[in-house]
Amino acid sequence: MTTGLFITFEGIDGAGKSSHIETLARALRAAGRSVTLTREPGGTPLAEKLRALLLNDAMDALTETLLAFAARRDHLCRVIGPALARGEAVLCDRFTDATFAYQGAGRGFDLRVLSYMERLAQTGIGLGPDSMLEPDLTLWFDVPPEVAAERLAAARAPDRFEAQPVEFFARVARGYADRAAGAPRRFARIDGAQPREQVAAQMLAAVAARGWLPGAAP
Ligand SMILES: Nc1ncnc2c1ncn2[C@@H]1O[C@H](COP(=O)(O)OP(=O)(O)O)[C@@H](O)[C@H]1O
Ligand SMILES: Cc1cn([C@H]2C[C@H](O)[C@@H](COP(=O)(O)OP(=O)(O)O)O2)c(=O)[nH]c1=O
Repeated sequence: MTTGLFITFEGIDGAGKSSHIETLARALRAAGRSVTLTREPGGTPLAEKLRALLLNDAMDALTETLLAFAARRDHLCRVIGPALARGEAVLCDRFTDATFAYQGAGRGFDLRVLSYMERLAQTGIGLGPDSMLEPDLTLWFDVPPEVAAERLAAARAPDRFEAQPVEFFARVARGYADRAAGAPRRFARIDGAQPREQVAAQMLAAVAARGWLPGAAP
């Protein structure tokens, strides 16, 4: 039985996820929680190797999907599941919603197959043989693709996904919106186009609203 808290950070590249994950980690630690900060693809030695392949090597959408789920399974078995069982808060920069958004909506991979693979990869991780582990909360940093592209152009050299045209990110953004509509209780939409301080405040308020942080409720 898991007793921890599993919070994922999602959004298109340049939405501001990585800029805010540390802020939430600090707030949760200040509230007395142990925190594991991690990311996908990655988070274990094996999954980090798969990440390097996924981000740099050309491949078809099925191969991308298989690598993403292989990395996820290792990460769940070795890091996320054990940390949740210890009662920690696990903050993960991207998770399965990214596979639905990038491989599904972005690259057109079959969403029903993704749902099957999601169940396969996330079952048997601390919750009993038939229960699928899902995030307790997904913080969705929603920004228009044009804003994200401008930020990235100013910030860093693009990887294979970040080099995609703005139309790709428009599809990915719609993919996130569809996932959010399908799981409205799990998702909290953060308006990532606001100035940083307001983005941080909205994020902390979403966590506080669930009773996991004191004093920051809206
Ligand atoms: N609210 C914001 N307003 C303006 N720029 C931002 C904001 N949040 C992040 N940035 C900048 O945008 C770029 C992408 O942010 P990052 O956190 O790396 O996004 P992600 O992890 O979602 O790809 C970085 O240069 C970061 O400093
Ligand atoms: C988790 C995941 C990420 N990705 C992509 C989205 C991102 O473009 C990339 C890596 O994500 P990210 O960690 O956000 O990159 P960065 O460190 O450059 O901010 O991998 C997928 O295509 N499928 C997935 O399942």
